[in-house]
Amino acid sequence: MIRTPSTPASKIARTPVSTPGGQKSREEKIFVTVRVRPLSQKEQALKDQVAWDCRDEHTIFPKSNNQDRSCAPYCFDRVFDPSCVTQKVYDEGARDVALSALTGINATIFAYGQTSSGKTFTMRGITENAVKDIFEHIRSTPEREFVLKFSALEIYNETVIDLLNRDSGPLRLLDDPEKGIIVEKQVEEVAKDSHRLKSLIGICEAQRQVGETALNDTSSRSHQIIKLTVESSLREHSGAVKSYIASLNLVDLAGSEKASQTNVDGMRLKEGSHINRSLLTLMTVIRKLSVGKRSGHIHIPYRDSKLTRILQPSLGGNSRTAIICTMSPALSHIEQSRNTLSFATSAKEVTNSAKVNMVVAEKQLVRQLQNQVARLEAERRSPEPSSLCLKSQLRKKDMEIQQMKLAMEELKRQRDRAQSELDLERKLSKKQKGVNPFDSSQRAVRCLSFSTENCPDMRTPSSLRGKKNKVGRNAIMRRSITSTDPTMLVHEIRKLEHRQKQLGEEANRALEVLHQEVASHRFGSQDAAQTVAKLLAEIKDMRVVSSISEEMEVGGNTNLKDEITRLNSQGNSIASLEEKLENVQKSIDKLMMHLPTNMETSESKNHSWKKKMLSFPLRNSTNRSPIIRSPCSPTPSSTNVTDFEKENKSPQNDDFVSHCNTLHNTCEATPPKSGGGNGISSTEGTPARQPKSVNVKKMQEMFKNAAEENIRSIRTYVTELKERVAKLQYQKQLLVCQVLELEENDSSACETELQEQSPLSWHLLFEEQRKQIIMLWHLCHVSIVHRTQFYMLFRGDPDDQMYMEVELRRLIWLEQQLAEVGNASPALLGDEPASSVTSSIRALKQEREQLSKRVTSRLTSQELEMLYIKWDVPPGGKQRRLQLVNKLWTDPHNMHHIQDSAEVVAKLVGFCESKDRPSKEMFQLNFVSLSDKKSWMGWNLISNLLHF
Ligand SMILES: Nc1ncnc2c1ncn2[C@@H]1O[C@H](COP(=O)(O)OP(=O)(O)OP(=O)(O)O)[C@@H](O)[C@H]1O
Repeated sequence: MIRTPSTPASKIARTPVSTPGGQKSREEKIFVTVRVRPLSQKEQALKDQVAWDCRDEHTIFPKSNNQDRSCAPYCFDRVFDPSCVTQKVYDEGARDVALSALTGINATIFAYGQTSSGKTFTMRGITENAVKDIFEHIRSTPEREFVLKFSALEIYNETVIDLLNRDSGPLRLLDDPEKGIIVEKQVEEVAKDSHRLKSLIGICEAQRQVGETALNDTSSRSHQIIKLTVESSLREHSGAVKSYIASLNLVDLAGSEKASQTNVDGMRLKEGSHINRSLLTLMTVIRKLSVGKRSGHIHIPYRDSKLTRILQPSLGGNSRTAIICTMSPALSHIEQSRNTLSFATSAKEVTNSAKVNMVVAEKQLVRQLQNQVARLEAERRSPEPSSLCLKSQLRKKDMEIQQMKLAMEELKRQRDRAQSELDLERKLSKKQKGVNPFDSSQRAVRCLSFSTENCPDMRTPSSLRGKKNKVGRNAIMRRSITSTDPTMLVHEIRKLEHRQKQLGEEANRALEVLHQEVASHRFGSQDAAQTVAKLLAEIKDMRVVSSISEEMEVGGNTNLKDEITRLNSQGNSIASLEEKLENVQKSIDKLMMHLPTNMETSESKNHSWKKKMLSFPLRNSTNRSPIIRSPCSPTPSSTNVTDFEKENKSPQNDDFVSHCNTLHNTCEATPPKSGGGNGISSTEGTPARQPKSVNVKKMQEMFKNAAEENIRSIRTYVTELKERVAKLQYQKQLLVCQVLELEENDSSACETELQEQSPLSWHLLFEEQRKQIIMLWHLCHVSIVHRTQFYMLFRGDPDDQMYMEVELRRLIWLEQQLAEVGNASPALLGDEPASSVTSSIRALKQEREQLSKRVTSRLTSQELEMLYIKWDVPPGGKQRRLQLVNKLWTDPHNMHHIQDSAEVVAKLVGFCESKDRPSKEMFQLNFVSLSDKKSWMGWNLISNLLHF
């Protein structure tokens, strides 16, 4: 095949153009680069020759020793010869495109090439560099707020699999009229920092299908698509739309392969044929797109493979795209390399039209209002007999529009207020972060050593309590005395109090809503009325308690004793608040029992239902939290929010409300006769009665459902509040313990007692603590990577005492929690990780599965065979790797077993050789913000501990 030289990069047009009637879009060609890797060891050993010459930065051509084939050069945007490092490939071939996502422009970077040509090698480096640049940009752009979301999938044998949630099975692709192709039920995680993002990428890499072929020991058997979604908005923004949202897709394709070269059969052969088929579709799509411009409208077969369906926006759509074509320089692969270059040549001709994607929440609202006005205008003009009624409806709608505008204003105000609160919070945490993390004073605040007498939840187990290991304790005290700064402690207390205040505010807002809910029931039966009265009294009572805790003034001094007294008294307030919440919940339960008897059909009740349907904002949990949690004055905003909500409710409710409106208007126009049956306007004729009574029944049913749902919402919210109060309580106890200990140490005159202990006694204590820790790890199903890391790091050094103590206490606490929570209902636990025995076991199982995938890449086949023999994994059995990993860390009584298990896990995870071997400091006990949805006590995620 003869290839014609292609247009050099400099001549490719990249001019922004304007899309008629829409946002500005930018038409540009796909940026195509070629990377030639060095000859591999295998190729060198086989004395393979270099068949390609990279003449300059844009041109590559076959060397003349290829008889009977064309030696015409190929030109691309950039050609990277074997000496180029990945950083250069990123800087010159991908960086510009990758960073577009930060300014609201979708971007895709993918690697294409034959198997073992270096796609994974290249994409790994590209991803790493892109992540680094993205976070650097976020850091240097403080005026914008960024949210980064991560998701990843692989297409294996034409099946789409979520790499963050393999258990969910094959995922479906859906066509969304607004968003285009979406992957149904794909998990998306928010990545707060680069560390988290890297660990997520690591998880996906471990999950991906990899297999061995003759050309590549770790050949990717699937196409992998990592998606980073970047949302950003101006912090001080209060007017027009200025939020961006865009995705960066990082695609590592599986490599095209010839069965004859890869020597595969069975499963690998099947994989190979799927890979080749989807790559063929990709080539066809690219080829057709490249000639599409010239030949007018032609069909592009995006739908012929999952890969091209998912990548559709990146191929000729709303995205900036860079393709890095990788190739081997070897003569033995020259045909495959020519195919790659042919693909690259076609790709160069494909034009995309990327545009800035803005978030249009407010725009949509305006459009909705416009539509509504247009609809009403149309209704007004239509020849309806009851034009009077329509006019009044129109007036009403006008009022609603006004109210919506007010609601919008209120929402803006709330957002600004929330923003400034957030800024304050950030400033505070920045101040804290400013302190060197390894500075001893800060470390001491974080590494707690408690006085157990004052911490009921953190008592030492009886076996330890008896000995009350004075030696270890003294050592810990010594550390606290020398390094703890009281002002830091008081600062921690202040932070907790701030959160408690927020909690009080939330409780108040929930109660306001509850109050409205109760008020709407005032026409109910006798029983219900009594319950309601009781409920109202309780609410009132509770509000007093909430406001007491809110009013507690935070003093400016740092007298720790005063702090303790104050904290203790506040603890009582929280307990009281909790008790009241309990009572309210009971009353709600009772009220719910009365509900069916409330369903009578008097006109006043119709009115009450309608009022209820319109006034209560907690219709479902999605709407509930933002409204309850927003810091607004409850009464006026609840009306506004309600009106706003009406625009967004389900069609079923729509019908109902508009029906109610009609009824209500009619009622207003003509007062009902006393005792008038169904309570509907007396102007209506008799024949109309039948359908109306049917409607009333329907309304009763709908009311009943809505009321039950509302009450359920409140109940869930009250339960959540209780949980949060409990957490806050616990955090305070920790602080009180620390403060007490500090006080105790301050007053202690026996410094001499804290002098050196004998090495022998420490050694005995260490051994004993270690055994306890190992047993508790086992009982609490703690991550085996965590166990290994801890076990390997803390080997009995005198400095380890503090860590041993903290680990032991954490585990004792965790064991108690698990015993208490057990397998409590998911409703109580929410979706927090590792908060029940079941979820801990599940997490551990997943971790073992992940580790088993690393067995072949981390161990040589000889090592592996030895391990199979040592760990009694029968030959020829199924899933031998998993069998092996499942045997590790299973016998807490046998210290040889523990040592051997730790060695194997360390090897699989790469602790031994990693230069980033974890430091002991990572085992600190941290305070976790209440706003953080994760369980504060949760172990580090396995992925955080893996070193990729
Ligand atoms: N530019 C490079 N410099 C040095 N080594 C490289 C380079 N590119 C690839 N390699 C090495 O070549 C081998 C194959 O690379 P890699 O696994 O990335 O290929 P691939 O194209 O992803 O293969 P497959 O399609 O089979 O997954 C690896 O051992 C990798 O380290």
